[in-house]
Amino acid sequence: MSADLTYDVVVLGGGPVGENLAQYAMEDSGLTAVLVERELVGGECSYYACMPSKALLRPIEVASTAAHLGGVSRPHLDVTALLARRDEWVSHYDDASQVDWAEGAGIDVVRGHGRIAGPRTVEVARDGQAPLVLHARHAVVIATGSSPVVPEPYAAAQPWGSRDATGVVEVPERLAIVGGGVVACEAATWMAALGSRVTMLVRGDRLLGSAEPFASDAVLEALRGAGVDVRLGVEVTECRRDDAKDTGLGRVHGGPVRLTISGEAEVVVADELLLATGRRPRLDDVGLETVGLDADALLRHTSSSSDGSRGEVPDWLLAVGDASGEAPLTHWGKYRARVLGQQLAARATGAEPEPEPEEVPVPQVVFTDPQVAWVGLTAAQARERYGEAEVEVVEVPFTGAAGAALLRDDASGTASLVVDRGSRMVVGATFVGPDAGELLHAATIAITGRVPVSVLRHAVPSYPTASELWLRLLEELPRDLRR
Ligand SMILES: Cc1cc2nc3c(=O)[nH]c(=O)nc-3n(C[C@H](O)[C@H](O)[C@H](O)COP(=O)(O)OP(=O)(O)OC[C@H]3O[C@@H](n4cnc5c(N)ncnc54)[C@H](O)[C@@H]3O)c2cc1C
Ligand SMILES: NC(=O)c1ccc[n+]([C@@H]2O[C@H](COP(=O)([O-])OP(=O)(O)OC[C@H]3O[C@@H](n4cnc5c(N)ncnc54)[C@H](O)[C@@H]3O)[C@@H](O)[C@H]2O)c1
Repeated sequence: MSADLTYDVVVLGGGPVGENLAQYAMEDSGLTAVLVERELVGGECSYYACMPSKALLRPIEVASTAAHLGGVSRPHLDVTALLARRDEWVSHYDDASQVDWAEGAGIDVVRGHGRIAGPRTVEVARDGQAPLVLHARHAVVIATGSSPVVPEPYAAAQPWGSRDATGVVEVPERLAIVGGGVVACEAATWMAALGSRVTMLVRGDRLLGSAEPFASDAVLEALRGAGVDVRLGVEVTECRRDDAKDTGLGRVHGGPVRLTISGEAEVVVADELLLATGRRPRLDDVGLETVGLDADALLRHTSSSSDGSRGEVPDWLLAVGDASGEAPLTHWGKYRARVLGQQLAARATGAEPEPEPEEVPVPQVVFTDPQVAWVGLTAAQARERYGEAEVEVVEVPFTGAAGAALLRDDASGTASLVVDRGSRMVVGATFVGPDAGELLHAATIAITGRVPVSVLRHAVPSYPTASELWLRLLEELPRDLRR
């Protein structure tokens, strides 16, 4: 027999985005919310993605920095201790503390796979228990994250996905990576440092296709410098593996993998294959069909669709985070969850929703060595939007400020700003270099706050910090724009 419960808000998926949505919907509103989670509360980010990858990358970056700092000798990576650090950061795949947080915030947690079962209704399939039916007075929110894309011809080879790479237990001697995006570049960095001989097979003609080309070049040079064999413009036509089997998270999944490359006689042979070929919203088993929808219809009308129209999507149904098809980044999903949670609470209580800026830029940091950080428009995107003559692009070497050059003896990289002449405002920024990610938020504030260049000139960076790069960049702008 199934049980029934009623809440104001039912959230499918207890990742960082679902958690934030529930929290903001409840804050000061008196609304009730429940999180339905089929794996671990905290989601992909906490256990299989952001946290373990950055727990691995940080010591690697520190060791690499120390190896290039006069006065520090013989930095050494201890692989066993590094993997133990990762295990600590993923709480040994135990979500007790996240459940405590949710319950402390007044959010109920239900474990099981949730599916929409009709208007404002969710059915939760639970292990060894009768299904639970949840009714939503105000909203059902889909925050189910995303799934990795597994293209043919790889499926039968049981390749590693990003979960295996972040959860690595057995370090394969030879690792092939297919893909040239963020997961591929970050994983190549830590797997090479752990001791794998890494070959990257990249379909495109550069790494990190959404970044400025100079950032792609810097990461390519750094990976090659670290011994990674990066092959650009290659197409894998066949993938074969004997004895492919699921041996568990982060363990080698069978015998050697043989990859045939179009136009090349040599076959790439590796002990493991990591597929890093993108992710798609996880919408295939959430019961959209029970309310006359499919994934395409929902994605056409995500929370930030430009015209704000909801099409055939009913007003009680929302998608947020990776599941919404917006930028698949934790900070972006959490931002949208804060906005939507607050709007939902306002709608339910008759309060005025907080105003939202018309356009909010999406920041991204790639934790390679050097780091790559960007926000807003690239130079090419800005020229397309404003016209060639209306866009001013300035670049300075990362070592152009003493504080940046001091970070490590081999510091290199580039900082750039993209400025719209019409509004005299920064519309994009990219930083490539050591700790570049920490320079990004100033640019995010400048763009979001619509601070004119003439005002930015009066924001004084301390000496000697890497932030003085801002001074160098602004000095590079034509005089008429600075006044
Ligand atoms: C290797 C890797 C590294 C990354 N590093 C970063 C980074 O450094 N910074 C960054 O900003 N982003 C990073 N990302 C992206 C980031 O992980 C995602 O953007 C983020 O996890 C999205 O959060 P979410 O809550 O939308 O989804 P998720 O974190 O995927 O959470 C969704 C939850 O929903 C649950 N669920 C799914 N379907 C159902 C269902 N039907 N019923 C019940 N529960 C369900 C899942 O079990 C999961 O717990 C990384 C991604 C990868 C793959
Ligand atoms: N530091 C971070 O913020 C961080 C870290 C990791 C992941 N992420 C997020 O996770 C998302 C997923 O990362 P990702 O690297 O898997 O995706 P991605 O979209 O960044 O890169 C996918 C790569 O796979 C290639 N590709 C796609 N299909 C292919 C095919 N059939 N054959 C060969 N190559 C193919 C693409 O050309 C591209 O190089 C990203 O959008 C990113 O925002 C963020």
